[in-house]
Amino acid sequence: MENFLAYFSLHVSDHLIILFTFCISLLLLKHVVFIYKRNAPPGPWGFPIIGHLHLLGKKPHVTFKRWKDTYGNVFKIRMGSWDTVVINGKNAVKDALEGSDDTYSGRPNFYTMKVFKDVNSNENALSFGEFDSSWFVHRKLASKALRTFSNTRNNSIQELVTEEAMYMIDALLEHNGRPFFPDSEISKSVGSVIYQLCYGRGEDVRNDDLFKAFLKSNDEFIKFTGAGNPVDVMPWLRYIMPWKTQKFRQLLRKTKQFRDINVQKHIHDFVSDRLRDITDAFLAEDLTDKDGKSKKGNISRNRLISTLDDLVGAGFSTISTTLQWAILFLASNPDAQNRVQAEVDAVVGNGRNVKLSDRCKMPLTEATILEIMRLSSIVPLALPHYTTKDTILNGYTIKKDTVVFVNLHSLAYDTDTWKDPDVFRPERFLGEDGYLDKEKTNSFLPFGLGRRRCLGEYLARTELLIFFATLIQRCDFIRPDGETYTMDGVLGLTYNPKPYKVLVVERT
Ligand code: HEM
Repeated sequence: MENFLAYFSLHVSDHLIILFTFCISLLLLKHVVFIYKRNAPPGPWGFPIIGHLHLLGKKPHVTFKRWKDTYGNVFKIRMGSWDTVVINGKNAVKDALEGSDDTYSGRPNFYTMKVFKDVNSNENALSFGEFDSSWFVHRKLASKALRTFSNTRNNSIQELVTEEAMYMIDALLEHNGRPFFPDSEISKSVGSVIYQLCYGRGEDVRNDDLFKAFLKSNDEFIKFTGAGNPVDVMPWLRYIMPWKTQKFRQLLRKTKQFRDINVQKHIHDFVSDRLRDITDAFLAEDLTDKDGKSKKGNISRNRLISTLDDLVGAGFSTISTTLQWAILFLASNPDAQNRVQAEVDAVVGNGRNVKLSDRCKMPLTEATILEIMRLSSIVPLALPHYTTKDTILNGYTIKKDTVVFVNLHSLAYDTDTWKDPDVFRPERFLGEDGYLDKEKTNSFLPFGLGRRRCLGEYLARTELLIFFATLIQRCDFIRPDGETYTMDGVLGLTYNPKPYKVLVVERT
């Protein structure tokens, strides 16, 4: 009897194992057939609920570049609750973003965007807002206002950036040969440029309480938002970590209050034929018809005014971070620093300020800025895109409503294009004739591509040229004895260098 029972229990467990294996195989098969049917891109195995979040690490762009070697340029993952596709490499990125049908022009409706909308009287934001017909009007008006105040026709942008570069240099030299991390000196000048473009030129902006509050709230925002809010990818977390959204809401309200004070001042002394800044340009837009109905594609004044936050948010930390990297690369590469200084000395000398018209005579200076942008790759995954319809990319079907990460870092570090992508070598951007090699400059896309490409590219290139060339015209950047540098950064809102110390010495 005992033997029989032993035999039977073995028999039962065998059956259970067989049944279990059968069920798992069925599930796997179903999964494989499902993927096959959908012709979805390949991708690594993930967990339920969190998907692949636990595998991304602190630098998802680097992880994605590694996964590209296994799964190809287009692969799929799951970011918590969101189906996601990652696109790597120049060809796949261009195929996706250069198309004229706006398949990839959406932005995911992440939870923090809902909070943003809530705080802004239910209005859509420019950078993260929904993609619809009114978005086109929004982008067009924002672009027009930015262009009006950052074009070079009346030289005012050149003067403004030069003035701020001089302030920056004075502040850097105040350290009197003691090593320091130059982040706050850079932030103050870069912040002052975008602040004055948005809210008006002032004799004494730096001592203005509103400007000081602006710098502080910006700093707080950048520190809090860091590399993102987990609630965006797992919205149910807001019930478990309510403070994550509460704090975000508080910061947005503070930014809005501060913006409202500035806008009210503008409304008070607005003169339509004397526009002083971007706020005035927005106020001047005639958005309603005589019945009070919205005339231009459902754009309200509130919505247009909220663009000020987009411009400040996007135009501040990007330029500051690039200049922090620039100083780090110059101090790490004294020979390259000498070469680019020699070019600026030859073209500009030290008797006058750098002008935008010098650009075409300073190819090595441009190449050095490009090399800094390539290596620092400060917005490595662009902003998240979102598919507006089903589509096919690299032979795979990508469904509507998929989050899309465009891995710009994979272009900047592509070994086929650059051979030695980790090496700092500005001359790689120059052709045999000594001028910029167009093919090389188009081989990485620091400002993105297509409909959602950076709105501030022109302003960014202008600021970077004048800040950078003025800095090297007036100063030497030296690595202090015993200081070791790492080119490894930290991903926050942008990809930032780790704090480092540098000696800044006035050139004689
Ligand atoms: C070195 C400087 C900068 C870099 C590397 C940079 C890069 C980028 C990138 C990669 C995107 C996302 C593109 C995409 O989603 O495909 C973006 C978007 C954007 N940038 Fe910039 N940016 C810089 C400076 C600026 C400046 C100075 C401004 C304006 C003052 C600005 C305004 C914007 C706006 C408004 C968007 C959102 C565009 C949209 O969604 O339609 N950026 N930028």
